[in-house]
Amino acid sequence: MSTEPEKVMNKASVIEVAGLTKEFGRTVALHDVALRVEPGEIVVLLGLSGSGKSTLLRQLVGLETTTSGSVRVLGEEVSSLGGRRLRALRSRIGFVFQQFELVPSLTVLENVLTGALAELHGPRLGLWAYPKRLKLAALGHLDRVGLLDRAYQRADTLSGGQQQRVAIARALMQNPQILLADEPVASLDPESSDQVMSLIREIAMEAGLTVVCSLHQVDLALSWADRIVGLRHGEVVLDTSVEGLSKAQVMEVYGRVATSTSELEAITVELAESAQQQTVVS
Ligand SMILES: Nc1ncnc2c1ncn2[C@@H]1O[C@H](COP(=O)(O)OP(=O)(O)OP(=O)(O)O)[C@@H](O)[C@H]1O
Repeated sequence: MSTEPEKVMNKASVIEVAGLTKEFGRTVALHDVALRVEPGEIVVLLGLSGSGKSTLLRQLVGLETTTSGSVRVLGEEVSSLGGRRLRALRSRIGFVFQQFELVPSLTVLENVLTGALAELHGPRLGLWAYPKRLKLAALGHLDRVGLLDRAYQRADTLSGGQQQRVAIARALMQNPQILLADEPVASLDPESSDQVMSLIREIAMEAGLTVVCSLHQVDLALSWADRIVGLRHGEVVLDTSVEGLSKAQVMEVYGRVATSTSELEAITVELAESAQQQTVVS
């Protein structure tokens, strides 16, 4: 082994959450959550629908107020930030969503360029309105995600997997230190899901990005993450490296204990189907 883990340990945590509780009226979405994420870690959040994954991700970028507790990201206490300082923090964090959130009528290149709007302090209309250096950077990111040849096509003419790759290129325009992804492959078929997740992992490793990503697919999480954090009813019930972690142990996050391989497979299929239904509904 190299000295890499030692180097990581010496740096400050990128994300430090302590005693975080978030209530929506009577619903306790997160309860006393603690989480530390070190630079360059790739963490997957797993848990049933409603377990608090999206709420936790949203808290990391101050999209919702906290009820109590502390959320420190890149050394900043998120709840104490407002206006310009919150925007500055968010500009260092890329966010990828389940539904891609592209502007369908714009070209792929323009969609990627919108990732630089924070730097430009305002909206731009048309490609000509962006500086050449940003256009070159956007084309470079499109090349990285394998879509350079689609740069001048409308975004809505691409497949789901391609659109998510555009969304990743858009996030890269921010030169982020952290990438948050909220079920980035929930709308994709298994092959595209594998491609998108592999791409995120490769890019994260190249750029030393820290990644926190919610997923519904246990197999994908086990093959893709460094570490899995399991949430149940808003509480962290598992937080461990994937090394040596079995699928049966992960299933306990879902309150399911499998006593045989066939039972494990049946539970996996059931969870995948229930996640799929949630996706169709949402
Ligand atoms: N804006 C809101 N107003 C009221 N309740 C909310 C709000 N956002 C989330 N909740 C509730 O908080 C709980 C956690 O929701 P959250 O979306 O974080 O779960 P999740 O694990 O991301 O679910 P999914 O996998 O379906 O996306 C749920 O009970 C949900 O109904």
